[in-house]
Amino acid sequence: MCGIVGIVGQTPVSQSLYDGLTVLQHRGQDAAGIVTISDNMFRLRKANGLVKDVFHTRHMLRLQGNIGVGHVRYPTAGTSSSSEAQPFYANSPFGISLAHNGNLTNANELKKWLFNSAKRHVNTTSDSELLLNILAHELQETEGLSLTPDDIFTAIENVHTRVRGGYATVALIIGHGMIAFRDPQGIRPLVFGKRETEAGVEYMVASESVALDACDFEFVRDVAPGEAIFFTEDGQIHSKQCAQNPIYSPCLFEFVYFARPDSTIDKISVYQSRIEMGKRLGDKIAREWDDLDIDVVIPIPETSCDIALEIAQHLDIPYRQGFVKNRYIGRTFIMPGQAERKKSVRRKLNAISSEFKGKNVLLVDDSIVRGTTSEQIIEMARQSGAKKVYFASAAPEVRFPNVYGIDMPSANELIAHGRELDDICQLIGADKLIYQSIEDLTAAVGFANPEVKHFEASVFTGQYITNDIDQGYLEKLDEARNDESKEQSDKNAESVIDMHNEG
Ligand SMILES: O=P(O)(O)OC[C@H]1O[C@H](OP(=O)(O)OP(=O)(O)O)[C@H](O)[C@@H]1O
Ligand SMILES: NC(=O)CC[C@H](N)C(=O)O
Ligand SMILES: [Mg+2]
Repeated sequence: MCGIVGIVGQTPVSQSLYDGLTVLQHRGQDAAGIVTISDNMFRLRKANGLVKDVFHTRHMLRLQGNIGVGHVRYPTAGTSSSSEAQPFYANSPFGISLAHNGNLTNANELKKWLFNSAKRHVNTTSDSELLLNILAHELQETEGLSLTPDDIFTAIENVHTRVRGGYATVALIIGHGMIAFRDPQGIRPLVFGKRETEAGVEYMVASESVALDACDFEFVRDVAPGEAIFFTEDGQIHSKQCAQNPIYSPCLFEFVYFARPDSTIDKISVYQSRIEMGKRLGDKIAREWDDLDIDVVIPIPETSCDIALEIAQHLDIPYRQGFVKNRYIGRTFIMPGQAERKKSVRRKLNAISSEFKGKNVLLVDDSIVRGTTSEQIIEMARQSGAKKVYFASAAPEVRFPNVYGIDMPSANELIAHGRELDDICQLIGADKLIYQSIEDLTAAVGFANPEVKHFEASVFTGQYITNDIDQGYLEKLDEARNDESKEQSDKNAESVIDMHNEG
């Protein structure tokens, strides 16, 4: 999951873009980038690393201009090379720079089509650079020397017909302004807000509303699935539904894990949805474990804390923070390789033995994906003297790969793939295990916005909303993106031509 931001301002924007990216850091820890426009030229800084490490004062001073976009990356396609950090740049038409959150499912076809039919070469393995070139091609097709809002909307209508998958996108066009658009299913989130300044009105687009809060922008609304919004440089705004059959289907996993609790996505508070997950899972535990002998409920920090507190209150059992999180270690699930993820759990979490000694503990996590966290945490609980270790997951069994912007390419690495409850319970070493049902999870998230009748939930159900994913596709994806292949393609990317980006 990546994070994107974009601002059309009346005053310099680099500091607000930086601040916005900092609060979206939880969506991508591998690379960060900002592009601004000043004197009709793009200014770029992008590199691998966290926001605070990528941008130094000298970079911020160079990122001049009142309009810009930014990105934090968690790779789901291509390599981890800095040449695939975002935003990307295309020189024609006009000069375009684009940042993308999501993952395209027809990237191979698009690459062939771009070369053979549009005569465009893309020099990286990034799907986002393909998206940029498809957009550039469609903008190039318009008549005349300038772009009208209608030209832009026609181009995006054509992008929607060519591209499949998840794509929340923000792009700058030199001499024109900024465009923001969301895939026709609205799989990945995108919001926009505005702020009145003495110099005039300014607009900001971001993956999550928390970025608007951090930069003092007032939330206006979500970008609708399939919709495109064009913000002109002088602060006018035009919008249009550009998809033929938009179907509101936001990703359920955003609410379970990815998004910050203080964000609102598609009119649903992430925090409220997690409270509701806790209520429903608490009910299920009370129903199914009638011989309940739990002494204490303990969350696995950080994402599950709100859920676990609600379960404890619901069951009327004490809640304790039995694990201390090292605040200097990032999220383990979005780290690039399994070896690093495994090492990080121990570096990140440590037990307070007194909370475990002689007790039957219920550990709560938002999800079990590869089982990296749960297995080690249960062992830690036992080493700290727990009598019995029960485990509850606020999401159902994650059994299928994700192809829309979460890097879970390989079914075999998912602990619940092809396994039933008892096997999983045994593998992670718990005494008892319980999962939330998909019905309860969907209701927990969906109750707040009846407009959303469907969620993208393929990791739980194996049903892919874009209707283009079959077993053959998943096998190829696995081959291309398992940990070993990723290591190899990262090596191959070392000599790829990069845009000039002085250190
Ligand atoms: O089964 P796994 O493959 O281990 O994946 C699931 C775990 O990973 C995530 O935590 P993460 O450490 O990434 O972030 P958090 O601090 O926000 O909980 C998630 O919250 C689970 O704890
Ligand atoms: N997590 C994301 O949104 C990734 C965006 C894009 N597919 C990349 O790998 O850079
Ligand atoms: Mg976690």
